[in-house]
Amino acid sequence: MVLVAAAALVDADGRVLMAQRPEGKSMAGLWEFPGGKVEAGETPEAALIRELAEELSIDVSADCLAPLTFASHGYDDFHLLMPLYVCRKWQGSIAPREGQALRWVRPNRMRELPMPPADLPLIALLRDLLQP
Ligand SMILES: Nc1nc2c([nH]c(=O)n2[C@H]2C[C@H](O)[C@@H](COP(=O)(O)OP(=O)(O)OP(=O)(O)O)O2)c(=O)[nH]1
Repeated sequence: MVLVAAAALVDADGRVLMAQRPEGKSMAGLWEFPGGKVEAGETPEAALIRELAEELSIDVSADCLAPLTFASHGYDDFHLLMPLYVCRKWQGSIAPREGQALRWVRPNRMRELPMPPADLPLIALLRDLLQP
């Protein structure tokens, strides 16, 4: 079981930040929610705050992470459990630190992007939240 914490960063227009997995990683080229694996002894929130700083150069406070839903998906070699938090407030400007491409996407356009299979059930929930 692999625990990954991920964030839907939402801008003032209700768009969500998606990041493209770089070459050389598993599932390269697919568009995912920023985040990463929770390390031993870490809370999901602390892991997410650390990953958002490492990947995007922003500071997020735990108060600004609202739990929305989770993904649970069986890949061939591991089972992914991934809580997804919504975050509308951060400090600093978003800058990709790991060479990943970034895009702001409306939930109703997310199906046009190739995403990891675990993420597909999350799209409808984001649409319900952001596009009433
Ligand atoms: N951050 C993130 N990871 C996701 C999403 N959907 C999904 O299946 N994953 C998977 C991809 C990876 O196997 C794992 C996250 O691992 P990671 O980003 O911390 O580390 P990594 O790319 O080096 O992982 P890996 O290549 O070693 O599998 O979760 C998502 O929306 N966001």
